[in-house]
Amino acid sequence: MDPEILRSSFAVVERRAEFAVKYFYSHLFRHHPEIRGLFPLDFPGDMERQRDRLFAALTHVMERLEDPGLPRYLRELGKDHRKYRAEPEHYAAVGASLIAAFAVVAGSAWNAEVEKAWGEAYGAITNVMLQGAWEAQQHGEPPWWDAEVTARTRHGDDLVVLTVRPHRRLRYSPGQYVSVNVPHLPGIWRPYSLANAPRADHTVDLHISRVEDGLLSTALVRQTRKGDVLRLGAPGGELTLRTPVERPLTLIAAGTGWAPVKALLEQLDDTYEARLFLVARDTSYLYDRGAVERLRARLPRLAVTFITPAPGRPKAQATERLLTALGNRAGWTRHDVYLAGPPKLVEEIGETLPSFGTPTERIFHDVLAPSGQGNPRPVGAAEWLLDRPQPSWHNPSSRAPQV
Ligand SMILES: NC(=O)C1=CN([C@@H]2O[C@H](COP(=O)(O)OP(=O)(O)OC[C@H]3O[C@@H](n4cnc5c(N)ncnc54)[C@H](O)[C@@H]3O)[C@@H](O)[C@H]2O)C=CC1
Repeated sequence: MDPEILRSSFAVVERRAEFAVKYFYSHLFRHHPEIRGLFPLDFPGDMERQRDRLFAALTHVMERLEDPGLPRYLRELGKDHRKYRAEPEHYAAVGASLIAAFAVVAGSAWNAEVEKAWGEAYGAITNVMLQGAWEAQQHGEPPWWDAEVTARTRHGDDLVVLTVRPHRRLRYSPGQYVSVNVPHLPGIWRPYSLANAPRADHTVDLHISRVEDGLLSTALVRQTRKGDVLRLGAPGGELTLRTPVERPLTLIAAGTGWAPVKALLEQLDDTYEARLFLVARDTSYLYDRGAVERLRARLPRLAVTFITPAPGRPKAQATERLLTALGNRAGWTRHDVYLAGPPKLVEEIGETLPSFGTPTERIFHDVLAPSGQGNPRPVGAAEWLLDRPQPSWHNPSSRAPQV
């Protein structure tokens, strides 16, 4: 694999990503109409996202070509793709259409050498993905787990906590996530963190915040009832506890980023020294105060700080307040830091922590499988300026628990 050739040709293709992706899908469905069933074609809005997801995944791989963690990411991706019923021949068809699309879009930047580099790279990537899928099969893992909803607590109009019982035991480490689907929305999967350490009855909790116009989150929050059966993909992610008991840790959770942080805290024993910053857009969104109090009672060395914007101020002010609070704390060179929440917040805090003294290798957050969620990708810098994407805030009302 020649990273330089791959990156420079990908940079050319990326400038016309929108066209490349359209060409790719047209080529794929024309030559392999049988593959259509694997994509959410019944939901045009989601197909748009699917298009962007493909490019997000490719960009993710391009940025990590030399990263020793890449094979692990690809194995998990392959394992997770079993839920789409992706078979080796589908991978081959996708590869042929991808290269056909890149060749058209790259124009004069495409030649035999570039084509060879892409052919080899795609082969290597899919081999690792297929290996991940094969290993999961060897371990007897199903392509997905059916999971019955056993409890449901609604918090206001736009947030729900679902307890589900998978039909077979789900093996996961606290802090990991699964992708979730409801059977009446075929092909629509979204990642949600598991909000508890493993329990004896095998149930897991999911914290779901409704995204404005979000197909799956709206179905989960508004329609899902006790007794319904959801599908869960294979657990993944690396936001797992890696701090030895003698080292202190800081956990920062915003919004439903509380879910994986709660799972991590449930794992700690009472000798751990930990500080938790819980950020919400307003006090009514601090939806799990009882659980925080129980953890506080069990962990005598846990310090909790709740952060919300000042009354009447926009929700992003909570992030400013968080930064101030973090700046006022000491000991950053000793702490491991775990972050979960809206990607922009995770990015911003992750970039600021080193200036307080936290070494970057001690900052942990998940690289969630790129979802391509949110705004459509701008075609280029000029289009971005002319058609600036709207921030994707949710728009919920009150959060009083209602069962
Ligand atoms: N493992 C992880 O990292 C997990 C991440 N999440 C993500 O967390 C988010 C939760 O959404 P909600 O509960 O509705 O939270 P939210 O939208 O109410 O945000 C809570 C707080 O995060 C900050 N924030 C939100 N968006 C921001 C932005 N663009 N820039 C800077 N700060 C921002 C603000 O301080 C806000 O008060 C989702 O995006 C979800 O995908 C959820 C679960 C696990």
